[in-house]
Amino acid sequence: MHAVSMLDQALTRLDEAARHLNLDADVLEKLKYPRETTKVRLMIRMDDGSRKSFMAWRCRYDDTRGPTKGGIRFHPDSTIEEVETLAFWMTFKCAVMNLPYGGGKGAVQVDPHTLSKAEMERLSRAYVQAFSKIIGPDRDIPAPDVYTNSMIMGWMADEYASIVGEATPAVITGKPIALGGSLGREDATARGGFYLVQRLAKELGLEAGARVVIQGFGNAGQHIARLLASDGYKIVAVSDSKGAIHSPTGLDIEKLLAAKKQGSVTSLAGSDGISTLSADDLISVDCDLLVPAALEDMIHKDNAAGVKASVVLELANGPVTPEADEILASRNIVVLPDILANAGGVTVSYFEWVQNRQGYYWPVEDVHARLKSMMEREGDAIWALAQEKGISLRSAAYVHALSRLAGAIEAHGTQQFFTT
Ligand SMILES: NC(=O)c1ccc[n+]([C@@H]2O[C@H](COP(=O)([O-])OP(=O)(O)OC[C@H]3O[C@@H](n4cnc5c(N)ncnc54)[C@H](O)[C@@H]3O)[C@@H](O)[C@H]2O)c1
Repeated sequence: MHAVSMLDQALTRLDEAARHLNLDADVLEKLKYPRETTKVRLMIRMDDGSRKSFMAWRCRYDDTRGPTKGGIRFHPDSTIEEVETLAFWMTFKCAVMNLPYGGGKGAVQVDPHTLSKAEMERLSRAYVQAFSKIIGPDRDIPAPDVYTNSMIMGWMADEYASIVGEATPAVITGKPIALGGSLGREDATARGGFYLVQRLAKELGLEAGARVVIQGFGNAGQHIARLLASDGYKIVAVSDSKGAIHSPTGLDIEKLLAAKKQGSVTSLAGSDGISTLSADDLISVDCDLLVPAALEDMIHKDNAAGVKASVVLELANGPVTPEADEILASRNIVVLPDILANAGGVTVSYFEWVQNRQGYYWPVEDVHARLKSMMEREGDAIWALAQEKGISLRSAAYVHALSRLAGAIEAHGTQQFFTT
């Protein structure tokens, strides 16, 4: 017997959404499979003179609504299946936000902590050399993801420019500002989630001083901690890959950021009444808002019953398994789903691409204002749809996206050939 694959799990959400829409069967057939996934073994020279190879992928899941868009992850556990699942989610996320994009994703199977900076640069450039025919500003547009950042996007944009012989900043987003990056991209994922929480706070029953637990303290986790703390929320526990810490009276954001810069938030344990926790204990810390901001499948059937929060803000992609979703729903815990909650990142990536193509750059206030209005517009629509149909916010987000995707697929010419 085969275990249910990650992509199959993701596809259950497509099936669930399809039940609420009267769709042409061709639409589901098109969205059930990735359009293309390319696999390459990257070979780079290491600092000691040896050569080492790494598995790498790029998936273009669906491009009906525009060029495919999605980050590149550097992680030792990356697999083709993870890449395809993440690309599926990107397809729906871009449709949720009504961005003119399809969904894509890439990864290199590598532990970036074991590479020097020069080796990382060679690996990043090798990725672009291998996939230069697949990516392109009107074809497939990468961005940062787990363990990749603006410096890496800068190297990649530079490599692409030298391959095609001209500066092409719109080929990649999340670049350094000096190379055509957008102001406001750095904290966009967290900021989008923050605007959503602010907009729905009343409906969600979140009040000033609400207690927050954050899992993962990288780009998404650090910025959401800062934004929520500055809005009066109390961060009571956080974790990173080294472990978790807890303080019922609240953690100091500046100290957390400084500790993470030195290596790990766990170094704060033992001072100011801060204790350490295991990863699973973090999930069940008493709080109002739980923010998974690390990796997928972190809230699963064996720990979902322990969640104490009344609201879960999914900044990570796929942090709650479908089984855990049911457990949370049965306990009336509201989940703000990833394809909406963390869509701020790809939305500001879209702004970056627009600015690159215009050659005209916006002040950060414009970026924030446009992001806020788009998060509120789609958040309101999904909230209303969930109320109207009596379904979860996740199902509503999928229905919302699927109706846009179906409209585009049909407009491309999915006619009922044999029935008319
Ligand atoms: N950065 C973005 O713009 C963006 C956009 C959309 C979605 N996301 C999603 O958000 C999540 C985090 O991405 P990021 O960009 O912040 O990555 P990042 O690499 O900056 O940070 C990841 C963090 O997770 C921590 N971590 C790893 N394994 C962990 C574990 N087992 N328990 C607790 N913490 C763990 C790491 O220590 C690190 O602090 C991912 O699911 C990513 O796909 C990110």
